[in-house]
This record gives sequence, structure tokens and C-alpha cells, in this order.
Amino acid sequence: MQSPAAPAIVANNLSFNWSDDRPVLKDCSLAVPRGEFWMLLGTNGCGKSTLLRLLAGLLERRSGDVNLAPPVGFVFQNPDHQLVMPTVGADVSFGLVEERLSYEQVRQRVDEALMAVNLLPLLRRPIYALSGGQKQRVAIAGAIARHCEVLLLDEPTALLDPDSQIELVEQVRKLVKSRGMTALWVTHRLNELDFADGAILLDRGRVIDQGEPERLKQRLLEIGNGAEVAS
Ligand SMILES: Nc1ncnc2c1ncn2[C@@H]1O[C@H](COP(=O)(O)OP(=O)(O)OP(=O)(O)O)[C@@H](O)[C@H]1O
Repeated sequence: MQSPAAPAIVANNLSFNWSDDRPVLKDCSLAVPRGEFWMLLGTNGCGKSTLLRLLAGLLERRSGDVNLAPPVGFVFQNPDHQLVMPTVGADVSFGLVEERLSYEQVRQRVDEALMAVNLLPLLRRPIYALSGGQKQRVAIAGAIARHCEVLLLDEPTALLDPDSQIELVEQVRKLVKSRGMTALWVTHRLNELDFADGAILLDRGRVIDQGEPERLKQRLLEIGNGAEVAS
């Protein structure tokens, strides 16, 4: 059995090219401790989404190793690319199909997951009638219903207004702490870093630092252009 301090997300020497002449990720290694909420930072186009997709297995890696505690949940920047069923309850239960659970077990998992993201009263609500923040919480509930150990979130607040943005980051932090999950959250918004236990800084495809969020915030400001990384 792994100790509680063992990392739940590990990557060693990951490299990736979209085309032969343009390396996107260069020898990236990182580790996120179990039960912690970490952020993946970097300026536009430095490779954050590509790295997250490699970690999730959504892209095939060509070199290096990845090791994540299963099951793994993924939350996309645009929830409309992820939510496929007509109502909240149907969407959360859809992710459980492969587990062949009984009707009662599915109901229990869906209720528990929606309660965790404060959406149980919206169980029967059509997806089209939700706000952007509510849609993101449905996507997160899908991962909770599947009892995911690891949650990977690709700029989940990119399309949200500032209030919903802070609400979502607070809620994910609470979920990580209360459920013992491990989360890696991609962002370039400095204010979100205040909620993180740790961070990983990517610069032009290389992991140049990882650890204390405040130090990485300063480094991001140094390497980034102020306008882009401002919240
Ligand atoms: N499907 C793709 N095909 C070809 N090139 C791609 C593809 N997706 C991303 N890229 C390129 O890979 C590089 C890294 O992109 P990526 O989306 O991973 O960066 P990012 O740090 O997440 O950027 P942003 O903050 O703007 O979302 C960029 O140069 C981008 O143009």
C-alpha cells in the first residue's frame, strides 16, 4: 500500500511534439502529493493543456512515463464539450454505465455527488438551463460519482464571470480536502493560486519550477507578460 504522502500524479521525462519540427513539451517531470490541490501555470501556448491531456491519457505519449492513481476525472474548459445528456441527473449517471451498478447504487452515487457540489436540488434540471459555473459543477459531480481519486481540470474557470470563478476554485479546494482527492488545475490567473497547496510552472514546454504557490506566482510574473497573467 502507498503511504498517504506518496504522489497521486507523477510524470517523468515527458516530451511531446505536435509536428516533427516543433517540440511542445520537453522532458517534463512533476509530482503532485496525494490529497493536495495543485495548479499548473504558464503563459499562453506554453503547453499546459497538452501536458494535462498527456497525464489523462487523452493524448498518446511518445516518451516518458505517467502514473496517476485511478480512476481519473477530467474537466474541460468548455463544459458544453463534456456534458452529453439532457438533464443533470442523467449526465452524472451516464459516467457510471461501465460499472454495471444497480439502480439503487446509481441513485445513491448521483445524489452523493450532486450533494457534494451543492446541486442536488437541480437533479432534474435540463443542462441547457444551467449557468456556466453550474455546468462545471455537473462535470465535477460526474467525477465524484465515479469515485475518482484524481481530478484534472483544464482552465475550468476560463468562461466564468469573476464571482463564479472564485466560487468554483473554493469549492474544488473544499472537495479535495473533504474527500481526500488530488487535483491538478490549469490556470494562468494569479488570484486562483491563493487556493492552491502547490504549483508547477511551465515555460515554453519545460517544467522550470514546482512547489510553493507564492514563489511560483512571482516567477510567473517575471516570465509572463503582466497583462496576460493578470486575473
Ligand atoms: N491539436 C493541435 N494541433 C497542433 N498544435 C497544437 C494543437 N493543440 C495545441 N497545439 C500547439 O501546442 C502548443 C501548446 O498548446 P497548449 O494548448 O498545450 O498550450 P496552453 O499552455 O494550454 O495554452 P493556453 O493557455 O492558451 O490554453 C501551442 O503552440 C499550440 O498552438
